[in-house]
Amino acid sequence: MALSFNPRLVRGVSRCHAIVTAKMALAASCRDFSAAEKSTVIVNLNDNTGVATIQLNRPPVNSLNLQLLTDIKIALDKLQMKKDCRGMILTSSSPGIFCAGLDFMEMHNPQEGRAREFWRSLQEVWKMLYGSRLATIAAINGHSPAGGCLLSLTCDYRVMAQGKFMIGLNETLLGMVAPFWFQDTMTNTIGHREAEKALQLGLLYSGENALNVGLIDELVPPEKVMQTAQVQMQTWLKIPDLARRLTKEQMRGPTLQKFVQRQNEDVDQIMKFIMDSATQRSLGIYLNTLKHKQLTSV
Ligand SMILES: CCCCCCCC/C=C\C/C=C/C(=O)SCCNC(=O)CCNC(=O)[C@H](O)C(C)(C)COP(=O)(O)OP(=O)(O)OC[C@H]1O[C@@H](n2cnc3c(N)ncnc32)[C@H](O)[C@@H]1OP(=O)(O)O
Repeated sequence: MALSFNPRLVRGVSRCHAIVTAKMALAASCRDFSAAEKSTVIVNLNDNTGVATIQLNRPPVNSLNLQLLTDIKIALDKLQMKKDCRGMILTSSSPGIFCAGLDFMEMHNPQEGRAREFWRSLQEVWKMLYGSRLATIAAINGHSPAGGCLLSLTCDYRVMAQGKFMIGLNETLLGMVAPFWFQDTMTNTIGHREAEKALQLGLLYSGENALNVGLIDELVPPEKVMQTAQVQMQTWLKIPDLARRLTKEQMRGPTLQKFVQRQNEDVDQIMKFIMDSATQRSLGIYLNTLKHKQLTSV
């Protein structure tokens, strides 16, 4: 079968797979918790406030490859083990792009072993973030399609930058079906009716429309995104941790339990889907539309 390759994407492979060296500029009261010297995330913990920041740091678009997922998981593990860490703000080191979703290079003609590992890592990161004991806020400082939107939806609160940025689960536009746990996370946030439309049509929302449907909680000028997230975090941290955490567990528990029961089945289904030639054909077509910039928001 002839596959349609996007030359710009193919050119981007070496860059996408290159390990990005994080540059750490630490304030006096902040400690570096990055996963390793060469990491695709920058992690700081402020000892005074107990609030950590995880910055996705995989230019140009923070697409989620195996390494980025692994680094997020290691960072979260470390932070959650720190008793004095109570909150986490998830953002991007590249203003204009929060996260472009799953890395196409992990999906396009993958090796099955690597693809399984990749999908299990994504599942693990989702499970950790969705069930995190920390108060979590997404500071969405740019585009946030598909897997990027999913990451932000795992947080307790979302602040997004004003501008021409898009957010949503656009999987159907790629000829893909958002897995049930993507769908559940979306439905839990915006309700069943809106999620039905959003998911079937693969809607990418403008900031204003995302605010209207409740996909985000605040829309602010780009330079105010972090500050707004930090102020909002104080509200969440005024609540006694145990009460807030148990409430979160009760609210999210059923979704997490359903996920755990079907986690292995989900991997098998995804593998069947991604190794199928029709899927790869649709993906190739989508990669070409990406090249010609045909994505638009509602
Ligand atoms: C292996 C197991 C996995 C199987 C999965 C099975 C299916 C499961 C079903 C659904 C889950 C899927 C979830 C997803 O997240 S799929 C990814 C969806 N993402 C998108 O549709 C976003 C695509 N990107 C864009 O729309 C734009 O790039 C942008 C709006 C984010 C940013 O625009 P702009 O600033 O103009 O930048 P460019 O478009 O010029 O991009 C720069 C550079 O980056 C490359 N790139 C963009 N997105 C990705 C990506 N997701 N993965 C890899 N590379 C990406 C782009 O091609 C450019 O490269 P360059 O030309 O070489 O510079």
